[in-house]
Amino acid sequence: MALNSSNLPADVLVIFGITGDLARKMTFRSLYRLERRKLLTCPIVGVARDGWSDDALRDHARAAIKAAGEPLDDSVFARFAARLSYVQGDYADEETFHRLARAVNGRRRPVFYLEIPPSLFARVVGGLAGAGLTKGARVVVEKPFGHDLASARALNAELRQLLDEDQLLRIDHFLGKEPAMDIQFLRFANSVFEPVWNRDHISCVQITMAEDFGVEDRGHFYDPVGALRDVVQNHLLQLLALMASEPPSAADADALRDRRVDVFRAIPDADPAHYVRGQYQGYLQVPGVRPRSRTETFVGLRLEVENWRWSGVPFFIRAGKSLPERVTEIRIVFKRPPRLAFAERFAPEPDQWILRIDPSPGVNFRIQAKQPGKQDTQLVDLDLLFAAELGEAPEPYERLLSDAMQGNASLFTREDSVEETWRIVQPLLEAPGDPERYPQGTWGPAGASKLVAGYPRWHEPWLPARSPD
Ligand SMILES: NC(=O)C1=CN([C@@H]2O[C@H](COP(=O)(O)OP(=O)(O)OC[C@H]3O[C@@H](n4cnc5c(N)ncnc54)[C@H](OP(=O)(O)O)[C@@H]3O)[C@@H](O)[C@H]2O)C=CC1
Ligand SMILES: O=C1O[C@H](COP(=O)(O)O)[C@@H](O)[C@H](O)[C@H]1O
Repeated sequence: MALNSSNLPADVLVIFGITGDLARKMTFRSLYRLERRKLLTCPIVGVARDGWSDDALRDHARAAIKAAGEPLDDSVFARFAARLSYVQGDYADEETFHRLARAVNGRRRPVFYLEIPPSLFARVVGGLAGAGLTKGARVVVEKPFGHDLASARALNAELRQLLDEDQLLRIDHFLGKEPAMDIQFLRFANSVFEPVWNRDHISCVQITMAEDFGVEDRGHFYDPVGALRDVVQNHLLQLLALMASEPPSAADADALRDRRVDVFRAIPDADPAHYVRGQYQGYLQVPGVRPRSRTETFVGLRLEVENWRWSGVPFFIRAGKSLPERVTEIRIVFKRPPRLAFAERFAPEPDQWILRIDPSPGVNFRIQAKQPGKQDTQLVDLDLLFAAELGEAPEPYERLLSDAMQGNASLFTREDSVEETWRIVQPLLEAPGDPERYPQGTWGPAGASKLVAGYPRWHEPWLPARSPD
């Protein structure tokens, strides 16, 4: 990926919120994996409120990496631990940033990773600016970026007073998933797909993100948010854009992001008449959930992409918790073939192209083949599991943190993209209504199937083969 002169590798990584949950579950493990692949080149400074010593941080890192299930090699960990140091301080206190400035003295290209509550983003960036630390820096911010269109605009405006857009890297970890990146490779590196990737050949697109677990211990976080904000405005719209975009004409970050934003601009505001909300039974008993909460744990919606490639092809999205399986897939349903004069049965199911993002990423082309001994067809799978065929891929945070340190912004969301995606879902936020209850372990409320009326039904997702018990 092309880098310009201002995008040189970081000479220090500073992590705000190093004592938090995301750091414990994800960050240490990802950084350790980068160390193992010899892709870490700079010191790492953690900043948080607790009075930890450098050694306490190292002990915490070791425990977190192990708890995340990563096999630990002592020599790799020793290299990693030697990079770690800790600065204690409250983000409300200006002195914290001066202490940090002394700790990173002489470093010219810091990357600041803000894995902290979003309400603190502006305060921390203000503190960094006040201590003279933003020049030459890049700032990575976690999700969520805003709560609706107005708050996303306000946050952009606040941060942009202190940083240029190319200094600001907004995380959407789905963009760091290897199969999401694969969409463009599969589409544009194979000349077989492009001629059929349009409204002349495709009947509809179905995107499913199903989780077979509930809100668990995240009630306080989830209840003010709900499924639409949690995974649709960000992750699933980014997948949709990758699937629907035109080929980028260059490799720089903006060329790639421009094509995704083109798709968002072509999507009219979502129509509440094509929107279904569900809540799983038992959600109200989750600690942290408000009594009589109307927050949705399931959404189904229909979007259109009004351009020459896609006009008339509905994009159906469903996402939910406490569904029967954990699976995220994009399914392209092609148009039905015409009547086959030589076959016994003349209503073959349309072909489908399925990209599974999680778990066990892969691609499956479901086509019709002749049934042996019969004048009839049946759907068969031409499938490929990426890991088995191509080897293990880096984890999303490994990829994103490495890109942030290298100065490659292509997998981070830009200001216009964030605002466009909020604009698309905004009418749904304004007309929430009561969610339909659904039993746990089912495919959501009945309304979800009405949403696709007139189009192929929701297909059972393509699931990874289960090993026999
Ligand atoms: N946890 C997860 O699975 C995911 C989280 N995220 C996002 O990551 C971000 C962090 O989430 P998470 O790790 O869960 O949050 P936590 O509440 O677990 O951690 C927040 C961190 O910020 C520190 N902090 C908060 N306020 C201050 C302050 N005033 N001064 C100094 N330090 C402070 C905390 O330190 P202290 O412990 O001292 O309070 C802690 O280190 C959020 O934006 C969240 O939306 C995104 C995806 C998944
Ligand atoms: O951002 C989020 O994503 C997770 C799902 O991500 P995955 O990579 O584990 O599939 C989701 O469970 C969570 O609610 C949401 O905040």
